[in-house]
Amino acid sequence: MADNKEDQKFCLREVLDVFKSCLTENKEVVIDHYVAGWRGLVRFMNSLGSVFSFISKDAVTKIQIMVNHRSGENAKHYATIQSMVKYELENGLVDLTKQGSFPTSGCRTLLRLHRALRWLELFLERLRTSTEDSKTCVMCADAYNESLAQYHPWIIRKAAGVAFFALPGRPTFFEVMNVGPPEQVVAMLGDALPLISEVYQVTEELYSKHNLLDLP
Ligand SMILES: CCCCCCCCCCCCC/C=C/[C@@H](O)[C@H](COP(=O)(O)O)NC(=O)CCCCCCCCCCCCCCC
Repeated sequence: MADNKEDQKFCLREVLDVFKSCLTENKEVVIDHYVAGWRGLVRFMNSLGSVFSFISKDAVTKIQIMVNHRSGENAKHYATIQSMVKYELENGLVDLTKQGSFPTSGCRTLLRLHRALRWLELFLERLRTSTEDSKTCVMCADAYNESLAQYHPWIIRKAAGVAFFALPGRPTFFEVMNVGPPEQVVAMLGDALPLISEVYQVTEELYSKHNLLDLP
């Protein structure tokens, strides 16, 4: 039986707000909040239909890997992305050039979510500036092609392209977001985007500084 929480109508504003709480005063990214943000996004995606389940399955697997790090004996090192990078690099816990002993390293796993966050940023920006007759599937595909697609093999790109066609049109999509009338959706996106962007930028700079942007 589906648990009640899953049935509750939820508001995308609450999900995106979680990303607000990701950054500490010294601009460290709190992994618990980052993961909570993704969990909410996956719930939203699941509510759009089962055609997205191959995407949410992969996202859930990656979320679970991060949750496991956060509940394991080294949990404290996984408090922020910064502390995780330091800990895993200092202890040789990351496969840097080819896949090997650490397929579930935090650095590698988080990099996949980080790349997906760029897709989210681009997609939300397109939604924010869209007009009534804009097509969600085109906005989603454009955002994907500009970001995640370059990391995915042909077969995944193909499957993603098929899934995008199943996206509801803009009016229904906005309704499912449950934020209010379109003007409110646009305003909410305008508030949320700079924060999501900042989380992305901080992570990008950290990964770049440590040469981690191409982890296998
Ligand atoms: C609502 C529309 C949903 C469109 C989602 C667009 C993203 C498409 C991603 C397609 C990923 C397909 C699944 C497989 C991925 C993996 O191969 C690949 C590589 O992993 P590996 O290195 O371990 O092998 N994984 C990834 O790149 C991570 C993908 C994580 C995707 C998370 C997507 C969550 C989407 C949340 C949607 C929320 C929309 C809110 C908008 C208002």
